[in-house]
Amino acid sequence: MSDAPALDRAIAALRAGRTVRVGGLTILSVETGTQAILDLIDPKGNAPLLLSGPRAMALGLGNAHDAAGETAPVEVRHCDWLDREAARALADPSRDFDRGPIGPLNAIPVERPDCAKAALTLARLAGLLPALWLVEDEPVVAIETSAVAEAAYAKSATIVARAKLPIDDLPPSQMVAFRDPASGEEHVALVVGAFGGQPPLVRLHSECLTGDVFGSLKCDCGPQLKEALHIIGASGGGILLYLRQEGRGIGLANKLRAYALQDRGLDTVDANRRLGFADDERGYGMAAAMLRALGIDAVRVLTNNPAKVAGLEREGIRVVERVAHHMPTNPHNADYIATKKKRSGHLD
Ligand SMILES: Nc1nc2c(ncn2[C@@H]2O[C@H](COP(=O)(O)OP(=O)(O)OP(=O)(O)O)[C@@H](O)[C@H]2O)c(=O)[nH]1
Ligand SMILES: [Zn+2]
Repeated sequence: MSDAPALDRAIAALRAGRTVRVGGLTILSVETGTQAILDLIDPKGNAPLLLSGPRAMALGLGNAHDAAGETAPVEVRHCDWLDREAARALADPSRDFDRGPIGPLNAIPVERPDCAKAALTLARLAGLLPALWLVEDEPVVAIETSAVAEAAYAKSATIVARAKLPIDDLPPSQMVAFRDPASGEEHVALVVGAFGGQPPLVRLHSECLTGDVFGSLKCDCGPQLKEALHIIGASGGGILLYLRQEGRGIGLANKLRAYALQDRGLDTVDANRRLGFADDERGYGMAAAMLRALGIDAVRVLTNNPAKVAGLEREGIRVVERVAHHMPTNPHNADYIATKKKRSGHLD
């Protein structure tokens, strides 16, 4: 049974630079843990560092694979040249370009991979870099690994509120707010016009503050959102799920870190990996749960991303058709769109 308040408290503590116990590990974020708190809980400076598999790979630490061949977290043991500043540089890829290599490093496979993965997931849910000190301290908050794992990919949705929302050029619409009781996460759906009998046309849109609100040209999200609503409206009706999965699930600040790495020449996939994240950290359990809560079990999906189709089907929603959703490119996003096709399996 999950525990949403415990998760909220754990996220808040990690963000505030406090210690959190996840299963058998006590962690402190490298990003938010201050010198003062480290001096207090680790006076000799011996605490090892926990890095995610992708970050360990990016640093050239060879043992970041588990038996299944997936990247696995590693523990970097303290050594003379790994002081706190050096550890912060290991955690933060923005420093990769203006320092020489640190090492040799003594990186070992983690003893408790489940706890380590849950701890790193908690960092991601907190919008922080996936790099943690492993400390011995009386933690401020404790949370079970299963509660983190459950919350990471929300799967249940309760309708919280529903109201009419008049929108320019659209048939009468309603906005519906959902909450996942396990994580406390909130997402919304715009139910446009009327659809009866047939599986409705549905767009799963992942939040993109830069594109949706500010009209960034780096991606295609803003125009896609507008066009999706236009297509749904013109067809009589359908649903747009607005999923709060900013930055493919790594959060706004980490997405901006990925953008900064792209300013240095990395593509969108390598930027995510260099930060220590998977290429795409999204799940579609919540989207499926939102559709089910609306009484829908079959859909036509407006997308170029096969992972969305597979994600919905895995969660028990029948996808009767994929409708392509291409937008014209601009000079700023052409490489990004090409990378999604070349490296992330996006369809033409
Ligand atoms: N991490 C990261 N996220 C990005 C980047 N550019 C855009 N995003 C995020 O990527 C997501 C785009 O999602 P969607 O519009 O659902 O697009 P998609 O997965 O490409 O699939 P379709 O548009 O349905 O074909 C949003 O959450 C954006 O914030 C980037 O360079 N790095
Ligand atoms: Zn975008």
